[in-house]
Amino acid sequence: TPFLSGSGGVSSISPLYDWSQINDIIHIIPRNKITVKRMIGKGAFGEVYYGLLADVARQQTPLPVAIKMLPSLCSEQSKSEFFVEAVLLSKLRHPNIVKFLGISVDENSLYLLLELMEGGDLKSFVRECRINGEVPSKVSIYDLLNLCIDVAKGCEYLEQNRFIHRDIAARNCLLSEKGPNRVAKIADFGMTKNVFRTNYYRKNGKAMVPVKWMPPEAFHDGVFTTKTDVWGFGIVLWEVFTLGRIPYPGKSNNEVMTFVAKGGRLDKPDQCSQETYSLMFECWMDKPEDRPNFRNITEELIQIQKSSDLSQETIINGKSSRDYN
Ligand SMILES: CN1CCN(c2ccc(C(=O)Nc3n[nH]c4c3C=[N+](C(=O)[C@H](O)c3ccccc3)C4)cc2)CC1
Repeated sequence: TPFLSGSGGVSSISPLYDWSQINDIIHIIPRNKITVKRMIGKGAFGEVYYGLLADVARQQTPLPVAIKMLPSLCSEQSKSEFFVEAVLLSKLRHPNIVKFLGISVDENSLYLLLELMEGGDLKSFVRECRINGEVPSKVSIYDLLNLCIDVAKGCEYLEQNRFIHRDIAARNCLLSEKGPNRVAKIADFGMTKNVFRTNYYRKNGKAMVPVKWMPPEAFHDGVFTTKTDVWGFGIVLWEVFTLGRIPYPGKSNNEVMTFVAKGGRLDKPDQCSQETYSLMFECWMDKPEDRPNFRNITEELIQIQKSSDLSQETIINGKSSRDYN
């Protein structure tokens, strides 16, 4: 396949597999089965299109899919990174992980086919939930907890499979829909981590890192374990309960590294309960071994959700209705 014939880069992988073998690992989809319809998302991660995939499991109706286009002029390095990630991703199967369907390659473009998530990313969704004055927002505390439980379950699966995401953040989670049956899923496994993305920071000339989502041992010593993702998940809890605020408001990445290394932490979001706050606080324990694992986190969130009947409560102006009467 000419696209991969570039010097170095991916061709350094292909001698390991003759392409028939890699087809067993990653589903290589013929380009003529794909119809690209329209762009649905655009960010530094590249462009994502809505498209249709024909002949899936001998179905008559084509399957709606998300198509992520890797620019053909991307570096050889990112091409080979992409393939390594694709091989890993194609092994992950979980209701809270965005399904990786396969790739499509031709002489000048590389398509990533992924499960279509029509609700957009989690951060944008919770920001849209802030009310603009008149009507109470459309989500309750119960709904917010549901979103966090979905993400925690996805992280628990990654933990069980010894997969470290390294970039757990609300911006990297997607929603199946915006409506009441929404399901949150983890996406964007670093395949297209792009240096131009705003939340990343070049630390003394090294790779770009999302400092505000990272524990001290990661941004100081470059140590990444599943407990790195636990810290990031604590930040996701804070992002969800502040309805999409940027962590450490007003602080630069450098200031955050100093602040956190000295024990500084994010404050409790207004309409977040004390027990939810102590859970996110535990995710930010200095020593990784003192942080909970994702099994504990999921169980704890489910308990919190059960402990008080929150379904009646709506969030008004970023506060729970309890704060109003
Ligand atoms: C009024 N609203 C405006 C926003 N709108 C959207 C905005 C964006 C999307 C979207 O990108 N959906 C995706 N489905 N599957 C994948 C997607 C992205 N993927 C990726 O892999 C992307 O890299 C990615 C990953 C995580 C987060 C964002 C982007 C895989 C859908 C609806 C709904 C209606």
